[in-house]
Amino acid sequence: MIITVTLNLALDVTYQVPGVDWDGVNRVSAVHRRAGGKGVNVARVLAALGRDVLVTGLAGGPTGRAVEADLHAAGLPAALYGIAGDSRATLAVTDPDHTALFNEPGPEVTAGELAGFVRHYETLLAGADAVVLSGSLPRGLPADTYATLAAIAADRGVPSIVDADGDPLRHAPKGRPSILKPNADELARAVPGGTPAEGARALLGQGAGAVVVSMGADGLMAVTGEGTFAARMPYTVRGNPTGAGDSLVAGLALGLVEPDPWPDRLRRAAALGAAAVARPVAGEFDPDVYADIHPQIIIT
Ligand SMILES: O=P(O)(O)OC[C@H]1O[C@](O)(CO)[C@@H](O)[C@H]1O
Repeated sequence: MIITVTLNLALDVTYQVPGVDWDGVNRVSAVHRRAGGKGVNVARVLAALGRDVLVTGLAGGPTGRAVEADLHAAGLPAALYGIAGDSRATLAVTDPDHTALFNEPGPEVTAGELAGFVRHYETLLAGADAVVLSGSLPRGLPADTYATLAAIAADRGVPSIVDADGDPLRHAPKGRPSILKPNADELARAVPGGTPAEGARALLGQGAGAVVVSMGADGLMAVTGEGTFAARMPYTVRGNPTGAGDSLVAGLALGLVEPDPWPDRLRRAAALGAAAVARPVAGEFDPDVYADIHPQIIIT
């Protein structure tokens, strides 16, 4: 079973519009409301691929209840930890050529709530083959929370992936995660002033088992103990890139439980990321796009 941890769960709202007029009234052509936050999207993709998943994270208030109800309706197994604050919403506004995201910061979480969650997480880890730690931290959580959770997993022999930004990413290598997955901008913020390969090697030197850098249409780069690999995309998929990183992380998580050679893992992850762009909402991927692009990805 793969556990996905989403400390800042969200009700993801997606507005599809023909275009945005920032000075006028915009009519929305389609609305999607569903449980989100990065780990939820990772779990949706893994479940669609037929893998056992368990969603955990912090949920509270009416929004937390709506998230939990949607997970239930989607058939995604969940063991959320209750907090007093109201979980957040995110808004993605997407037209045929652009997507803008508005992500609320999330509730304030107390030290006692975090301690309770850590005990809950330790119990869940007993049945885990891998754990995915992803997304922003809600207010009140220390910046080294992912490092702490990854270290607890590592001490129990459970491999982990961390997908984070800013200080949580900077601290993450201390927790000895199996894989860190920043995008190129996140990596540049965490390790300023070098090339992506240099930045990735720096995080590797600080304790990460491997660093996979996502570079949008330019593909992926993986700096691993076995060498450095690149995945180049044969063409650009048009659509909504929201959630493409989560689909890619799902592919990397599969590589932790079915440890194929790195080139195969990268190809699968890159294809899943691209196939997610073809879908209007985060947490889904287009199987036809996946089947088409997977064999054409160039691995070096
Ligand atoms: O935790 P954040 O970094 O704010 O990201 C959350 C958001 O990202 C997405 O997972 C897309 O990657 C959305 O579903 C949304 O919930």
